[in-house]
Amino acid sequence: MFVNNDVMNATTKEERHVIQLNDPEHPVILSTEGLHVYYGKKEALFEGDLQFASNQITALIGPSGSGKSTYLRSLNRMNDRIATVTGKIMYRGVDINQPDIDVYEMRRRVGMVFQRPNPFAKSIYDNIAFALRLRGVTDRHQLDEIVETSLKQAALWDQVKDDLNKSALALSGGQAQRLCIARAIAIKPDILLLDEPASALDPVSTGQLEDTLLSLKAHYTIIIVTHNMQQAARISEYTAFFNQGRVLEYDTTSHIFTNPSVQVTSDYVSGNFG
Ligand SMILES: Nc1ncnc2c1ncn2[C@@H]1O[C@H](COP(=O)(O)OP(=O)(O)OP(=O)(O)O)[C@@H](O)[C@H]1O
Repeated sequence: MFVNNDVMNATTKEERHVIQLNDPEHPVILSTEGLHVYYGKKEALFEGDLQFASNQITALIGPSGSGKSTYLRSLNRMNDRIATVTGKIMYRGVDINQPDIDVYEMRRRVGMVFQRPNPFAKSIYDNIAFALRLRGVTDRHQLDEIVETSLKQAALWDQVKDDLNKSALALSGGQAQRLCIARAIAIKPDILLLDEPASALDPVSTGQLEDTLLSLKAHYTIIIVTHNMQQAARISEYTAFFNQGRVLEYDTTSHIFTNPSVQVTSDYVSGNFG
């Protein structure tokens, strides 16, 4: 992993430590610059400059209310109606936080999977085909192919291939969450945002979901909010630690969990607060 330890906007190294990425194998695909998020007059996020490496997993960790979901939801403009988001969100060189951006098209490239699995009350097949049809894909063979590929990538195909016409509401929680991932990847995004996707799952389903994410990073850039420290350590290359509306530390996951530069990070990852 190639990183240089430049510190951006640091007051002292012990207070804030944010690396800049420089890995030619995994160039930066998304970054935020000067991002501020306000709910009414309340500023929920005020220091959130981060870069994300392509085809890598980045974990966002931090105590409850520190701004992780606020940050994640801003990345594909899910906060547009509830918050004011200022600053730049650069995706492949384009600021997608500009008013003239086609948000619908942008969300095709920057997809989101939510905390609770939320399959539609439709068949397993139609959960995936729905968004494709909306986007003009009507050829049955093409739909069949994309449904199969998406379910395979989400590691669900073997379990559901004979039940594609059954209701998605009959799936287990873990299966339903992987269906939601299949649904998100069917429209071929670049980036997958996941907000605590395993919080409603049992340990076995959580393990399966983590394996799925590890295999998906070959095709997608993954940014995941998690409260589970072990999960962040198991699956991510980079970790950002949020505290009180700021990113206090951003570094390789191994650095964050073995030798963090900021005392508050150290206290958090060792379970002293949060
Ligand atoms: N829709 C909203 N309206 C007003 N305030 C909000 C809203 N959503 C979040 N907040 C506030 O913004 C701050 C950051 O919340 P956020 O949900 O981003 O934190 P978080 O780190 O994701 O927390 P958690 O881990 O508990 O999900 C909190 O003070 C929260 O109360």
